Amino acid sequence: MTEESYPTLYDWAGGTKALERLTERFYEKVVVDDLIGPLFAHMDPEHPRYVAMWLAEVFGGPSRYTDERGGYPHMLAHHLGKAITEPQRRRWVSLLTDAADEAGLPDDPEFRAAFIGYIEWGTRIARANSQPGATPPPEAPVPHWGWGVAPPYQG
Ligand code: HEM
Repeated sequence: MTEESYPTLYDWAGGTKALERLTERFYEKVVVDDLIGPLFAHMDPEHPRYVAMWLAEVFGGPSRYTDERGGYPHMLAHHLGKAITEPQRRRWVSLLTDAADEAGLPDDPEFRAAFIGYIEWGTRIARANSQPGATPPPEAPVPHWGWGVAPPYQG
């Protein structure tokens, strides 16, 4: 089987409904967190839904973040100047992992490896782009994440 014939990570995750469950649970945790809560003090109430749209697009679902929300440049703009620290990045990853469990995202090794691979990559880029004086590319495609070296097990 080739990568193209596997289900997308988006479908495997359970689609938009599952990703919205994930981000709702995640930001409930984020806003009361001592380390990263303050960064989100003025968060748009729709923020969880927007991040779910972004994740959907990255994981092979509909391109709604690009079509309706301004794509990569818009997402980048939200991180510029935030000076995210490594402990804050790590907390973001940790709370998202807890939220994935609580929202009932698939917990098979292959899905979670691909999911966390993107999250590790994306958060490191967000941290780098958020530093004072950072000059990230102003335009870039939304990444499309796949299964990598461990394809889905469909026994
Ligand atoms: C894979 C990693 C990440 C993804 C996919 C992501 C995604 C996004 C997206 C799509 C937005 C814009 C939402 C909109 O359209 O309004 C956003 C905003 C934001 N992100 Fe991230 N982000 C990531 C990592 C992080 C990290 C590590 C932090 C800090 C610890 C962070 C802090 C923020 C903040 C503070 C905003 C603005 C929220 C507001 O005031 O509305 N992000 N993020």
